[in-house]
Amino acid sequence: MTYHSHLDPGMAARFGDALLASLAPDGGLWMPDVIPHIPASRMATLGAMSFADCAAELAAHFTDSLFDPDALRALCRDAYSYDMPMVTSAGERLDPAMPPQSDHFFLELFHGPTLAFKDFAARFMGRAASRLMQASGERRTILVATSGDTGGAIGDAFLGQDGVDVFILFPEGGVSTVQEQQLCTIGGANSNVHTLSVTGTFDDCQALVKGAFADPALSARFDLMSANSINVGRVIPQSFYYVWASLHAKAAYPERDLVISIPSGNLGNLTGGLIAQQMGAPIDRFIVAHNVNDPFVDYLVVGEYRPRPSVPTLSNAMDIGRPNNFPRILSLFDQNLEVLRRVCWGVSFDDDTTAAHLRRHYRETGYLMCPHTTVGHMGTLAFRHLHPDDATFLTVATAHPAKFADSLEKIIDETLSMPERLARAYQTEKRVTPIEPTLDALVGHLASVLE
Ligand SMILES: N[C@@H](CCOP(=O)(O)O)C(=O)O
Repeated sequence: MTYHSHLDPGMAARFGDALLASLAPDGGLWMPDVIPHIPASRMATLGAMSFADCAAELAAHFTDSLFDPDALRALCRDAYSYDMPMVTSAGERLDPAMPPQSDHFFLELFHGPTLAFKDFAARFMGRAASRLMQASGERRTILVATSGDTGGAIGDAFLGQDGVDVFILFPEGGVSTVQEQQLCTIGGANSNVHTLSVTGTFDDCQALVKGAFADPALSARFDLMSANSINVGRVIPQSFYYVWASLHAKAAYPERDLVISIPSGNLGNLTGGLIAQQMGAPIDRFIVAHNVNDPFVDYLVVGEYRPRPSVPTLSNAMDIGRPNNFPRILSLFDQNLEVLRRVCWGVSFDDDTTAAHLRRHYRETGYLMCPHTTVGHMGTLAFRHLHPDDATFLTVATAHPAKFADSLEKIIDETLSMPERLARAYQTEKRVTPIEPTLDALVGHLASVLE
């Protein structure tokens, strides 16, 4: 398996180089040359494995012979030591042997250490990058722009790792209070994780990171690596849970189509789902559910892509006006909008609708969703209304609701209890450096910490 730049198919790299370099030398996004197709018979055996072992088998297709099978299995078992349930609003768990009578499940991806789906990719990436760096003796400065969840997951995954410093850039006032507390308390005073609050939006943070990578001298000076989903090493592991979850859902309801609703922002999670589908995972359609920051929905509906400045919403992790993975999605579909439309259905919702649905669903069922999951769930309902055929729906539940306690408590008029992992963040003093959204400010800060 080799990778090429989405801007130049002739520019090639192996997985290890693509992961550690993050972007191609021409600034393009690394893409796998082919998406490996896994025959249905092999898929069936993957579905019978634990998620960790299934992930290791899938990872082998993308990582060439960099890791031997035992090493990959050990890596994935270590990374994925937590649960990934599919549950109904009543809390019944999908078990292919005894499926509950339901057509809708939440695919809860938030049971990892930082309580968001980003842990899945961050933990694979962290372990894979660490082995590669140990082998080559290289070091890296990781830059990660976050609108709430990625930064915490990456900080946690690389915490204490030799030869690595992580710089998390978040938009000041653009993440929830709990997320901010989490982002600013990773590790103790001498930790290798450094947090910067940027006076700007997430798009400004993302532009800063990309600006740093666009300067080869800067990249070389600090050995920069990106841990955002511009890095193919972040996107590939985001396909693993779609393969495993779809095999389980299909085993429970073999006669029904499978439709997955993904709350979306930077489109990395959708890209992971599309890769899974192209590998042969039994997924019929994706609902791509956005808040009002929805240039991808415009593209699906009108055929024109117009990135624009993001606006703040309740579902802050999706406040992205220029999604990073848009070119990857076009590339996966050979720029063919009609084919893309057959697979992806886009829809967006404003905050009032989101808050009202979150409250109503909680009162009626007792199941509390985070605002992002709520957007995904409304997407499921809207799609099902238009396509009342027999299907199983999975709504991706991206983050634990307690990460958004500040807004949720107002919406449901109740106090939420904090899971232990979040409560711990409140026992640690915040460490954060404010910076202006300029490359000079970022470079100045990197130099003051690293040189
Ligand atoms: N929604 C993300 C933004 C970063 O996007 P990614 O696709 O690079 O992970 C977040 O929560 O930080």
